[in-house]
Amino acid sequence: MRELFSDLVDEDEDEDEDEDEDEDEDSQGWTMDGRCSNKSMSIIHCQSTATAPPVDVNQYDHLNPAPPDYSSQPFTDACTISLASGAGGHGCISFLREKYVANGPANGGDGGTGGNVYIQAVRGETSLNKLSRKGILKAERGKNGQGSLRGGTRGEDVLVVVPVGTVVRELARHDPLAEDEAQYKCNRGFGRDLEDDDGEGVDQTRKWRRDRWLLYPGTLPKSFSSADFPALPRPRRSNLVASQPSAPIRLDLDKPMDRPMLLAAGAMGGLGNPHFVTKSIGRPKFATKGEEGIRLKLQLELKLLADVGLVGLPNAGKSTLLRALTRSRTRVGDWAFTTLAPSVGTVVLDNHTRRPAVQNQRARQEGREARTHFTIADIPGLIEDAHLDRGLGLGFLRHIERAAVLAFVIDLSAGDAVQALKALWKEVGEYELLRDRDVNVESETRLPDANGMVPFQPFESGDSPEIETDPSPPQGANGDVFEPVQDRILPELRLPPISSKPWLVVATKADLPGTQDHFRLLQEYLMKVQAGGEGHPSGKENAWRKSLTAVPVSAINREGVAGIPELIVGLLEN
Ligand SMILES: Nc1nc2c(ncn2[C@@H]2O[C@H](COP(=O)(O)OP(=O)(O)OP(=O)(O)O)[C@@H](O)[C@H]2O)c(=O)[nH]1
Ligand SMILES: [Mg+2]
Repeated sequence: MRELFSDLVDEDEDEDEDEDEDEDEDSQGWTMDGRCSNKSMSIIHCQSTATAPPVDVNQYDHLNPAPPDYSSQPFTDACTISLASGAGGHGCISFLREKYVANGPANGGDGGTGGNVYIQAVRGETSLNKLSRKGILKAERGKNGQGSLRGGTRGEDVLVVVPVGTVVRELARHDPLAEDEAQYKCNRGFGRDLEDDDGEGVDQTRKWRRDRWLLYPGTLPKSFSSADFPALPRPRRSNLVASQPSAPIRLDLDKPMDRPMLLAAGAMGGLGNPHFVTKSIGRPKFATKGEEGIRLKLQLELKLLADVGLVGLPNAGKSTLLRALTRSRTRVGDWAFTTLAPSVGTVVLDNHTRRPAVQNQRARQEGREARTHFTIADIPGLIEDAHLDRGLGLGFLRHIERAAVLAFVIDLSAGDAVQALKALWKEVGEYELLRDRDVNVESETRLPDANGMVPFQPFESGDSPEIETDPSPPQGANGDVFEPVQDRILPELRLPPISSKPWLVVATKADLPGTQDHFRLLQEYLMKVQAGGEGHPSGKENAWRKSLTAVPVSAINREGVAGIPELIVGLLEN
């Protein structure tokens, strides 16, 4: 039904073959909304427009669509965001006052706790675009305490929703409480009497200490310098801190999470004036301010999680193949770099009958449930020397590095297919080199040397080398509800070598004349590689070469594609 609707619109836009969408829509009287979000509305519109041309429904082709037949959503697969947990509310200075009690006891409430920051990976989210536009996310501050011992309410939490497959790395952290705690330890209590000492350092400490206090409303600012404050209580942290991941945060959110995971707990509120009642000060006219929240700078990187990754040169026919195998609507065009953002399609094997169309012998023997679907990721095309940042570069290969199977899509009409396959493997190898270099930079250069020194890193000041080298799991997390996710802290992102993955070749455009020879040479080459007569195209010794297959297809005519799901399931399961 949906196809039919999009068909009606596509047909209409086909008429004047104008690539400029806006102009196209104006001249036809279509609205963007009508086309993209509410197809049925566009049909009503079509019927009511006298000048609308007649529509031939049969001309629409899912595999060879007209250029405007795509829905492009902004896609971001890496971004940096800043998060801040909520500050605590201030304590209250108040006294009981009622009939016959003119000067009652202190009854100021404590400040509320600040909001927490959580993260959750969910299905349905496909891009980090929204987060990258927000940039900064702050949890709400706790409310101030009030009279009659009423505590302030908690601040609102913030939930960072990310797509499944996001890798989170901490770049920088500012924890004001850590500084306070250090100072507390150093002074053995902020309020220790430092009056006897004289000198500038002491004055600075006192000044800093006084910033933490609130005085009774109406008190003149100069009273701050003359007021006699008691010992400032020990800096307090919320109990939730125990379930925070240890610093630096490194998470691999590769599964949908049924509940959010805490990233930064809100700060504690200040103490109301009843906390400071002593024998000598019966009616304290001061309370403490709430603590400051933690600020984090995180790097988010989305690595799509698909079972199969399509790798091919631009214009090879990857997107057409994805369309032929799935109901994907990725853009197809007769020019290089039609696809600019990765997309994932799902191949449904059971046709919703709960009886898998593709029977897997091994799964049946092992008593496992047969696979009902698998996913395929289509990424922008690679060109030769993409590792030198030609074309769109190698960055998009990160989306297929987690795929279990690689499908190399080779255009048989574009010349030597063997050469094309070797060129693709070369780029994949280069990507792997770059990736490993990155991992080494992260994991090795920060290890302290024999003298306990850590090499200087000018552009990554936020990373704490001391903490980076600590691979132990977070303390106090045992038995906590978030434990399963916390366990997935990334000590080092070590992925298996790409050449060890099972792979196959899909030779497309086999319907075009003169492609048979190219396919024959390709098949001969693969047979030689499998037999060990030729080196693996990746150049690696222990690369996968169990059963190398090349499938000739004409994706545009949906010919030869029927056997691909079975082949892929075989590679995925075995
Ligand atoms: N004759 C023929 N043409 C095909 C076949 N598959 C794809 N094409 C055409 O090849 C062109 C490129 O197809 P795409 O699917 O956009 O290629 P792509 O690999 O996704 O290209 P990029 O996204 O730019 O990397 C389109 O004009 C398709 O119609 C095929 O099997 N036979
Ligand atoms: Mg494409």
